[in-house]
Amino acid sequence: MRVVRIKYAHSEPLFWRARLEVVEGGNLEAARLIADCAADLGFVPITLAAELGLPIVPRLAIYAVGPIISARLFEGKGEKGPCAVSETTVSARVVSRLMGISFRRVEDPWRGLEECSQVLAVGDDALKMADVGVRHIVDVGELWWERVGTPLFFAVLVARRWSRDVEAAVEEMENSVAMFYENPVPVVEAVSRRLGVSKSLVEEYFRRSRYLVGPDGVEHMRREAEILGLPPLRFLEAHSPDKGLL
Ligand SMILES: C=C(O[C@@H]1C=C(C(=O)O)C=C[C@H]1O)C(=O)O
Repeated sequence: MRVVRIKYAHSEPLFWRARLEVVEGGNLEAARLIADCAADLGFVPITLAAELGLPIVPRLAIYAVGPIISARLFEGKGEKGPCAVSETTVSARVVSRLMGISFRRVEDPWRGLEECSQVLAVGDDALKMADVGVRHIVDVGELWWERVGTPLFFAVLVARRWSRDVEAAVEEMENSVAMFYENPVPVVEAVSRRLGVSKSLVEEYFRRSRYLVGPDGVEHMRREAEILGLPPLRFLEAHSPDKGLL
């Protein structure tokens, strides 16, 4: 059982205490690892889960209820017009749909700040930009919350098929999140040190990140896919921990 972890700070609470065989990748790579059968379970952007028809396990996800910090449209100093990092599909679609902005792609968001009028950055780079005080035009989680009024799912958990091993892996991650909530300090300190970002920003970031999917999660994900113009989402049936095993 190999589990895909998106390589940004947001995944830390899900994995820091999980005893799992992990393969790491960026947003786009994560979906490829599942689609190519290099992993059985893992987190992928909701856009790619929809487009590739990957079955969603609605127990865990990476989502925001309001501002998220790690997905922002920053102010640039350049003349090239709006740019987005190549790693974003979810935030780019949200900003395109809700604000009517279309983006050219940039590999390096920091260079983008020099060359483009606006830069859409996600993940650790966005956290670093926020920490050094780069001004932003919108926070993608906040934009969604204000306009749509439901949580914004960035990454969803997908599995090729259900099995006891999948169940056990999901439980490992749920336990890891529970241990994080019991005492977030070690994760906050490690992430702050690794990224060179202030502890207070990391603390705030993790207060805003959500992982456990509630009873309305499926409906909110479906609504998001509809608004973003994605193909209908597929869900794995046996995702409840107590489902008739006695
Ligand atoms: C909010 C984040 O979301 C990331 C941004 C995504 C996107 O814009 O396509 C997709 C998944 C997440 O890895 C983050 O990296 O912290």
